[in-house]
Amino acid sequence: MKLFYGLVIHSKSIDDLRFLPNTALIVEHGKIVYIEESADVDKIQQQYQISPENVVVLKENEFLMPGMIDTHIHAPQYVNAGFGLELPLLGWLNKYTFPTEARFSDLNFANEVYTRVVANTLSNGTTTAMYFATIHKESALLLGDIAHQIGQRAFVGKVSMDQNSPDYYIEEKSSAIKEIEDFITTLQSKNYPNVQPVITPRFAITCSMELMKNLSELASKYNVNIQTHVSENPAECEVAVSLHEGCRDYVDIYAQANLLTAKTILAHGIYLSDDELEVLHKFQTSISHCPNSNCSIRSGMCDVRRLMMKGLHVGLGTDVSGGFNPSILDAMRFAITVSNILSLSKSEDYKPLNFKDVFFMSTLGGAQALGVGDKIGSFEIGKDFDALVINLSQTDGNLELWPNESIENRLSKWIHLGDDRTISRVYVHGVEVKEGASNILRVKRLGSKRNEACPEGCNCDSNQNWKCANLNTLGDIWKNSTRAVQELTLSNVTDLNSYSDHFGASFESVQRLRIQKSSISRVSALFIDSFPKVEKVFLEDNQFSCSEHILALQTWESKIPTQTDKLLLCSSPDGMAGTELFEALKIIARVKEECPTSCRCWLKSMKSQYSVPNLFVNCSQSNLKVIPDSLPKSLVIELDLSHNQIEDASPLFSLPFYQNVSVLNLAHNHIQDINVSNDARHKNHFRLLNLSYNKFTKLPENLIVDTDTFSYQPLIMLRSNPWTCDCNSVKRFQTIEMKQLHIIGDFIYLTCGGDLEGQLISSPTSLQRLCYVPAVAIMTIRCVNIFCFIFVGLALIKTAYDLRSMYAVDAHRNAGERVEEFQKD
Ligand SMILES: O=c1[nH]c(=O)c2nc[nH]c2[nH]1
Repeated sequence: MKLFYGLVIHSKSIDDLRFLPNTALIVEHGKIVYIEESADVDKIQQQYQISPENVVVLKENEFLMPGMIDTHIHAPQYVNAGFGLELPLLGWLNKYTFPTEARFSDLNFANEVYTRVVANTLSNGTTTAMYFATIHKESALLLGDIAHQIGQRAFVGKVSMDQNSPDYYIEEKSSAIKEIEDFITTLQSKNYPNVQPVITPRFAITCSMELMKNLSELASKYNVNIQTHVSENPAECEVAVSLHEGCRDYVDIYAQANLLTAKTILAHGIYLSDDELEVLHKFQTSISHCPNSNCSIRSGMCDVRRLMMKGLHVGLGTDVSGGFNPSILDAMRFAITVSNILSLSKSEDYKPLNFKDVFFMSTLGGAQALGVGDKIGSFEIGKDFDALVINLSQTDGNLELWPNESIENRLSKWIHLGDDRTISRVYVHGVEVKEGASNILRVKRLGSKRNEACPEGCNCDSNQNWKCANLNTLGDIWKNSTRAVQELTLSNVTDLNSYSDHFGASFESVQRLRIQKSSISRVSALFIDSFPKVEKVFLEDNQFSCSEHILALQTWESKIPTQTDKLLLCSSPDGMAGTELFEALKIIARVKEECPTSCRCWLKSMKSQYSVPNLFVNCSQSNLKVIPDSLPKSLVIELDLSHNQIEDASPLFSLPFYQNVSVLNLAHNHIQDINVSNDARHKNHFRLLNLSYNKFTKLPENLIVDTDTFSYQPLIMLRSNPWTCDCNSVKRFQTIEMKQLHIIGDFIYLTCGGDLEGQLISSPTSLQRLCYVPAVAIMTIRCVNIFCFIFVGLALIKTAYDLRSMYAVDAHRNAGERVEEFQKD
């Protein structure tokens, strides 16, 4: 509850302006619940138990008045306010207005402009604005969001226009209706208490009859207001009527389109005939009078008195940027001036508008014109509290007070000389929305208030789609989120762990999450848990590392679209690159389950040489005393059991799991022997078996067999075992080395144990020393070798000599024959 006390000024009707001194007014939940003139404030405060911080006692030169209502303003044209006024309406639209409005497809631009226009008009006392946006649905919705966030009451119109507009700024006939219906339903679904959608055919020149008829149907379907332009400029009137065959006049066009309702407001209406006024009166359609615009682009002067006399509701509009000033105070002054000028050519009993009339028009008159006269515009119990505190003693402007001035004169002074600096407080629906008297300060504050909701680095549209790039933290999103963000797009993320400061925070509203143009390699369970209600997740174009760390992603499997062109692929490890992520995840999950305790398992590639995935199982340095009795199934396995205390490795050849092991490292264990039955030996498919650094003294039976009979002969490493070196065993090693070249990969490093410790088994002298060979036999072999060498040498020399002789005889004979021929000649 809030209690206001002091001078209250408001209109009950056009000719009933009330000045209520010492009035107490109580507001609860945004509505006026109590109002009493000449009240005892202390008593009321006590009676209603209102705490002192909720009591606003107005100072001597302050008064409370209803918030002002701008019944016609083009939010996007705020950019153009104050220039381009040399052309009349139709030329002005083409040269300045359409090109500017076309820019509002850019939401960043729209965000900037709309934030300023809402903040600035609010600062100027416009608590309610009837906005034209542009044809762009998204930015029109954004205008609604901004008005809601900053706190202005707003009617927001997405403009509809499907003909006689430039190519770059026109709607497709086919989609124009769908777009506006989407706009209405989306804005209504946001349930903003003070922001409403409005049907907004631009004007009869740019709208086909079919479009206008469809729009009127939507207006009644969704029970929304309608706004458009009428009879603003003579050339415009002529073109409009000529375009719509069978229509008597401008108003008849809208009548035939069923656009005239009690919730319709038409801007301008300068050239309306009496017949047209009759029709408007019949439909209770209102007029927005925009005198600044009418003067600035020289459209004409509207006789507001006449319209009022015909029973029409007339509100005031700034019509930015045909009108150059966004302040309703300015519209009030222009209205008085235009009316004064018109009165010059009227009879003496013509009553031009005075400050009281325009005060009414800017408050209750505007509310009535918008069809909300029962809700706002004056201070009545049950109405929403939209109000301004006016401070006449602020000394910065042209308004000066003198002693003993009447309240009436002071109000007149304010209307003629006041500006936003005199508007010290602004309330909409009971909420104070203006902070401080300085316009610039306030715009900055309100602007930043609104921008806070969209964190730096993000782009937020009206559908609560937030696109954020290069964020270091999710903190800003969390802090600023209106808890309404629907779609969150994060780009250029290198590591999701950098967001860990907000893991655990719950982004409950996010329904669609995109992480794109990023290089994330994993997504942790904590990050996933932060989006409990997400329905769709898009993660393509990242660099997933397909290892156990990525298993958490399985939670999102059903939420990730499965189009083939958008499949998620693994980027690493090398062997996994290009593999479909979820296919890999299934196997990684199974492997995790089946991995032996005290070992770590990871997929090396999805295809081994046997076309099944290749798994690395690392059980090294795990204090194992026996080999694991189970391994992941249906995979080709590389198993590292090195650096353990295994003594018995025989189960290797009896347990079925080891048949899939292709590489087995048993180095640095305590194994003395392995029992390999011939049969089992054939079943195992080792490619590499490392038995080095163990306690072998003799080569296990059946470990190495003849290659002729067995095709899977593993490469075996046997160094650093205490091999018993006797003639037979060394001979066996040397025979294996001769017959099955390099089957023992480290043959040249094999050394003997025992007495001959350190002796190389590969050296021929060891064989010589261990196996006795008689000296005669050695001598004989040497002699035979020498003899053979000499014999072959002599044979070669003889052959060479014979060949040479043969060539010499031939040469001699040929020379003799040539001498004989010569002599004959
Ligand atoms: O003052 C006006 N401003 C506009 O943007 C417009 N469009 C049609 N008619 C119009 N009149």
